[in-house]
Amino acid sequence: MALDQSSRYADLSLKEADLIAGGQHILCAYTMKPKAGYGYLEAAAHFAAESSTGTNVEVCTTDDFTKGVDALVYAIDEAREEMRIAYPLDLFDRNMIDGRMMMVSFLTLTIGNNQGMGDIEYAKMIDFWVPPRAIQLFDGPAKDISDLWRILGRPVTDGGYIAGTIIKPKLGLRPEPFAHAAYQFWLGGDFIKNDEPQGNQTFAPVKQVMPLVYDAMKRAMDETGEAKLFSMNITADDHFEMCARADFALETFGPDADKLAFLVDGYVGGPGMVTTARRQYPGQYLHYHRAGHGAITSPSSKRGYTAFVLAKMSRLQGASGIHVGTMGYGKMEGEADDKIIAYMIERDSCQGPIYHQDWYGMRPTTPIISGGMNALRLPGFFQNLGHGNIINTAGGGSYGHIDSPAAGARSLRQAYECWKAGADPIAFAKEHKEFARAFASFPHDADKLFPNWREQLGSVALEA
Ligand SMILES: O=C(COP(=O)(O)O)[C@H](O)[C@H](O)COP(=O)(O)O
Ligand SMILES: [Mg+2]
Repeated sequence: MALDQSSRYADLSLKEADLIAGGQHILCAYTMKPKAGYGYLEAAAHFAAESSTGTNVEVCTTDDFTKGVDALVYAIDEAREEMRIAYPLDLFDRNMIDGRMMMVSFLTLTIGNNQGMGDIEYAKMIDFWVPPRAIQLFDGPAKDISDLWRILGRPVTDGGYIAGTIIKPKLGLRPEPFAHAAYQFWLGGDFIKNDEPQGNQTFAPVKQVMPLVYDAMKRAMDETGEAKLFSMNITADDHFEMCARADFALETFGPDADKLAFLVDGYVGGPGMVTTARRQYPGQYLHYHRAGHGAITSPSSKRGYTAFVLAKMSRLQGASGIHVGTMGYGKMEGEADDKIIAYMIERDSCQGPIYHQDWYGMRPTTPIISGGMNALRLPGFFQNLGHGNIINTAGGGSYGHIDSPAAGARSLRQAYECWKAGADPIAFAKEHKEFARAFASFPHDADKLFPNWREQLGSVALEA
């Protein structure tokens, strides 16, 4: 039996509203289940101890000051397997160089050792709240979607849908075919990203690919009269390597370097990589790709934290945009309710699953919608979200269009226009060829979403 620390690390008389009004704590809500034989409050208190000032036994070196920075369990609901902990702000590590807060310290405390404790069956963070002072001390985004809208020549508020893609195949294109794939999409769309595993492979070195991509961008801009955007993957273990890639690309894009975003695999690369990119390149849009996050965020995982928590952290860290899934409309795990993830990162004040967060003017993080999307799935997606101020990257949905990647890109834009006009997709398709041809390109989706499309659209969809 472990030492019962609930008299020190729990205070169920504390009121959440008072903790929030006080502004001296970060609050975290978890689903938590103790191992068999351990009392709920006892296990929760040990969890709070291990996540702040304590350990499994009392130590003689503890003094009164120490006790002042204890994390405290302030609410438990054993039936729902839920507990809430208040962490004093002073617990969190601060930069030597500028006094700012850092995400690694937040994670080390709130989702650190407590993930492997012998008396905890599982624990997963489902929400957290940061006080105004912490909002002031995190970097937040330097650039946001309004900067992209401005480059695209659109209004800087409600500038609308950014039609994007991911170069496909995911890997295995040499420099010329890669740049050609980019050029083809840009003839109809706005935004292209490297797929997250693409970097400096021997068959497609950055120093050969990027000049060709910039050349493709210039040609597409000349041909369409529109600005184009490219999100380059700069992820690397070594931050100097990451910066070498970024610096090379900035130099390559020269006068159009504002049209270059930097993509980092923020989950596998970690907070250090995100913050290095944020601080080294405040002039660039920072694209947070979250590959690997499903290992802990999946609803089937009882540990770690949720996709909501990941996205909320990314705004504090300064991601300009982060993938938030497709809310059940694409190929990755997700459901309609996930729209709360998008709302939390784009609004200035928002109710999360547990806490209401105010952002005090911190720039928004764009929800990036990606994974199995195509023109047919978009109208329903927009309907559920309620707006179209997002970046969408559709790889298969663009390069899988039977006419061309440019037609795929146009079909995406048309899907947005269809939803915006409140039009019936079948009626709209009759007037919009690329959208109509999406039905023939993705017949499985078409059969599922619009069962009578063959009869209703006929040759408009079926003939090139
Ligand atoms: O390459 C793709 C999607 O390709 P495609 O458009 O061909 O399906 C992205 O990496 C996934 O969207 C990641 O998932 P998430 O966006 O949920 O993090
Ligand atoms: Mg990808």
